[in-house]
Amino acid sequence: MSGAMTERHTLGEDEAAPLAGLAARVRELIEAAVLTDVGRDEARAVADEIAALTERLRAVRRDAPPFLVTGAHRIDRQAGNPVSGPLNPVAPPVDLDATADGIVRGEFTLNDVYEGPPSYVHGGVSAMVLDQALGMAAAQTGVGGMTATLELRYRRPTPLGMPLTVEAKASRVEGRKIYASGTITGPDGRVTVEATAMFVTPQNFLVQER
Ligand SMILES: CCCCC/C=C\C/C=C\C/C=C\C/C=C\CCCC(=O)SCCNC(=O)CCNC(=O)[C@H](O)C(C)(C)COP(=O)(O)OP(=O)(O)OC[C@H]1O[C@@H](n2cnc3c(N)ncnc32)[C@H](O)[C@@H]1OP(=O)(O)O
Repeated sequence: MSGAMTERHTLGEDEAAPLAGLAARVRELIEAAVLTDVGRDEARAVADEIAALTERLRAVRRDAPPFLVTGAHRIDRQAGNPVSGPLNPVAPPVDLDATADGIVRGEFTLNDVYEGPPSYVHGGVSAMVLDQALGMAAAQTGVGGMTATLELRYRRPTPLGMPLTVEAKASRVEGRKIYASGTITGPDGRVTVEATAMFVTPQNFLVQER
């Protein structure tokens, strides 16, 4: 179980770079594991080597994923975020940036690790990317919040292995509720997924921040 956000270690850039390099190698390993056609003996031998490497990393272990120095908000500084976290091999990662007018945007490509229907992106993966982008857009209005609702419209299949764009923007704020919408666009410029969401700033979070 991860500790509270306030207890997180913040990584300096010098500390983060080699760990991001490690995650990039593990990302390659995950794809290799999904696509490999080695024989049974080789699969077992590689599994044993990986187990030994895992033990080396576990030798010195944090209680919870660390934060990055960069990023204006606490959640978008999460180094282990499963969408944008450079230290998380499960994250593509999607590098999300916000413009001065509050638009959150990122370009990314998803490989076979994220396959849902054959040759297309898994719908849950698209939802995860949009949840993150819309959540960051909501945070651009001030505090941000937890996803209370997320509605997706899958307009056409999202291709694997091709450059995709995610874009999101908050539309309005009503008390602790923040509404946002966004899209994933394919390489041909056509929208593949549309999303709308409502984020709610938890009451106790506002109390903590005072
Ligand atoms: C750990 C704290 C984090 C806080 C976040 C703060 C800042 C964020 C900063 C930066 C963010 C940067 C990037 C964001 C990145 C990623 C986004 C991904 C986020 C997630 O991946 S997040 C995981 C999935 N998410 C959950 O796990 C939520 C579980 N849930 C709850 O934690 C509570 O349920 C909560 C907090 C939602 C509300 O709880 P609460 O007690 O604060 O609010 P309360 O019940 O008083 O409702 C107040 C008004 O919202 C209406 N309302 C509430 N919930 C509704 C719903 N679901 N549908 C329709 N309306 C709803 C009520 O009807 C009332 O409306 P009205 O005032 O009009 O009556």
